[in-house]
Amino acid sequence: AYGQWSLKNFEIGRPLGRGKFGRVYVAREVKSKYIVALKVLFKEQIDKYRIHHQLRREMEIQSTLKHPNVLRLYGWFDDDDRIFLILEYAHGGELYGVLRERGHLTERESATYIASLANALAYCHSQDVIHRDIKPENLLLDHEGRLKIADFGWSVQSRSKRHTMCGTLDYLAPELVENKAHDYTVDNWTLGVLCYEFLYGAPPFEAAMQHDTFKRIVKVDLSFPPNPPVSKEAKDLISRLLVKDSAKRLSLKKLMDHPWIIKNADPKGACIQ
Ligand SMILES: CC[C@@H](NC(=O)c1cc2[nH]nc(NC(=O)c3ccc(N4CCN(C)CC4)cc3)c2s1)c1ccccc1
Repeated sequence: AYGQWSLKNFEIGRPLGRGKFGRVYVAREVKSKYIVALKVLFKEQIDKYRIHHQLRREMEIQSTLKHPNVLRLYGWFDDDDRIFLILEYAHGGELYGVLRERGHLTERESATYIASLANALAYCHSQDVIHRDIKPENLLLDHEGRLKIADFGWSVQSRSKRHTMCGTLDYLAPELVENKAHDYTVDNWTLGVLCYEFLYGAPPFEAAMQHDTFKRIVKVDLSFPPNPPVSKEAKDLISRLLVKDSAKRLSLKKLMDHPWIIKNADPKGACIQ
């Protein structure tokens, strides 16, 4: 039947990344020659970690979301011991890699990525999807340098040493680390964390020990180092997002009208790398 995919429809290429629950390969659909990313998840891992419901929810969300800055899930199939997700291929690789390579991004690049993320999150929120686990590991670039949220909520240990498990606290809003009720404004907080990291090369509440990161987040212990020099408009935007009271965080709509975004974000969402 149409849309019934199987492994024989694909030629598998090099591995792109791997995680606790599986790995992802570049692949080509034989008939159309279309390049995709094929994510392979092992059923016995899914059983062992009891994540069937999470996987189903993520797949439902991912296949309904259609936005230029959200990586597409085209379909899926399975065999006896594996589940295969057919994903959009992002040719430019991981924003995380670019950030580590460059140390920090320019104000124009940072504003362009933050505007793209705000657009994607506003779209996700309009589809009642909140709390996308956005961190640099989950942000990819397409062939034109446009940002794509590649996000199944799995923690991945990939080739380049990433934020280890303990580092993952960095992006969580206070109400999440304090295990309080949270709503979609946790994503607004995370945008503030990412904006800071794009401009300074490290997240704002980073600390050697996880407990210290926890304390810095709940205290909103935010400071701006003298180097690299960052415009006061950028600091103003970050300060309006990293606000403890979630009701007082800058809305995504207001973010798009912030002077720093208006002045620096490339409306095409692409980026001169
Ligand atoms: C976000 C983590 C998640 N990843 C995905 O779902 C992923 C989905 C998806 N689509 N396209 C990708 N592209 C790449 O990963 C990629 C990486 C490096 C590349 N380059 C290297 C540098 N060179 C200069 C340019 C080419 C190009 C593409 C990935 S990763 C995951 C989750 C679980 C297990 C594995 C991976």
